[in-house]
Amino acid sequence: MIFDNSFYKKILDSSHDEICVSDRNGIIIYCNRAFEFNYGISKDEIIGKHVDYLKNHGYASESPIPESINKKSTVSIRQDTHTGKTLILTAAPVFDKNGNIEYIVENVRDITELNRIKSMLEDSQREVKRYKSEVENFYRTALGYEDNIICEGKVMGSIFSRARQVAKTNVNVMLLGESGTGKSSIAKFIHDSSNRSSGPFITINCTTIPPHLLESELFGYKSGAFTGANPKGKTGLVELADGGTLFLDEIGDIPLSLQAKFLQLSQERTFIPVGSVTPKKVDIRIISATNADLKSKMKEKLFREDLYYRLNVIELKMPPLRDRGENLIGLIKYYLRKYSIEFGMPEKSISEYAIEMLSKYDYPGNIRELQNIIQKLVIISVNETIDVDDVRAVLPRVKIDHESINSETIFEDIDEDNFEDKSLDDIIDEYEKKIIKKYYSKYKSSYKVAEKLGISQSKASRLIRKYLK
Ligand SMILES: Nc1ncnc2c1ncn2[C@@H]1O[C@H](COP(=O)(O)OP(=O)(O)OP(=O)(O)O)[C@@H](O)[C@H]1O
Repeated sequence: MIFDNSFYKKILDSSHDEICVSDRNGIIIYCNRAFEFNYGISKDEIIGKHVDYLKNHGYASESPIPESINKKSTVSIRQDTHTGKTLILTAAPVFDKNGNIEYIVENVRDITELNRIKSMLEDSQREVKRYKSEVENFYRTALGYEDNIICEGKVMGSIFSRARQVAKTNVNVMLLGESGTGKSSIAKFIHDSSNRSSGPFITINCTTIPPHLLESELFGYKSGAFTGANPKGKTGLVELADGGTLFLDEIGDIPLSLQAKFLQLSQERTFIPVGSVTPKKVDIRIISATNADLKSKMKEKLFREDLYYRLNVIELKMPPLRDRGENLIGLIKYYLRKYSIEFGMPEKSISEYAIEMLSKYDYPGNIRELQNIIQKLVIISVNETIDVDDVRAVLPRVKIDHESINSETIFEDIDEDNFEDKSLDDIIDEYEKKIIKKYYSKYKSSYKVAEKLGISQSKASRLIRKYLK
């Protein structure tokens, strides 16, 4: 095949990318049709002119050809044209046998469309981000996710909506509930949802401060109050809570000797530091919490009744985890996600049966114990989905009962009077068939039937084929 000039000309003119050739002085000696399209200028007008003509007459920004001539090397730049295009130009020198530049060949790619697609993609990514955050907000408020707090489910939903209401007021709140049910968390939630949220949130756990230091730690002391005291005096925790919330954890353990001081604090918002006679005023809301039975402590005269009623204006009972229904499922999923992220693992999912099994456990340590269990599950499970075997490894005594499948429902229509004519194998087959039929119609997969009956999956498949197919 002979390739003559018209062949090459046709090919070059059909190229979507522009091609432009200049001599060693930057004078344009060739350009293809795409050139005309990019700059809106005819070949006749440009050929014979210096490349800077385009820049000097406002057709385009800088050309890479002069720099390529100077450097004797390939130069690429981005160029904007008066027709609104964005181009990437690469100018490459062609040398003669003496190493002198003969021509500069410039090829030009129009990236206007690419830029448009890129900016569309960026717009869409921004949109997706916005929708994602809207969905997350919706998820939080509608489904009960409050930052790190899961209030999903009817029981917890109503407790948190009461807490939100209470937060708007300044009344004292008493939180009751077993250890690990989230009393501290809801106390912080009330503080954060109140107009005191920018003020301090001070927690005092009466059991962690030695009894002989309790009064001075809580109420502070005046200079020279006692031997060994700081000569400048000390500000107590109660005063540090000024403008915010004072959270008294384990309120049932406040010694009787200090209860009068707390009564004064809760009634008048005043207190007297150790060694002083002048009361100090503080602006605080008091939230208290206890796991103890304060009513029987009152009966035994270990807790002052007047203090109890001052602190317990609104009472919120945190139910144990075993009584929370859907909230437990929300917490399981939340902690799975949290620990998967924390341990740098892909997010694990959990099977329905594993959830069922976790729901059967009674969690004496409440959420703290659940956290511990989920951490173990995330670590030990080798599959993406946590299943009953994993739960069994962590909670060996918990079993899934077979709900409505029991011997009565399985065998109700077996006619035992007809057994006389049958062999033992036939009778066993008859029972086996009933069992397989019942389980298969409930669980619909050989895998689950095998799991429920504690047999291998191949045995379950064989029995299903034998009796049902
Ligand atoms: N609604 C919730 N959603 C998610 N995590 C929670 C929730 N409530 C509590 N937690 C978590 O459970 C753990 C125990 O909660 P918290 O310390 O508030 O319980 P508590 O009742 O104050 O316990 P204790 O009586 O032992 O002081 C904490 O790690 C907390 O973050």
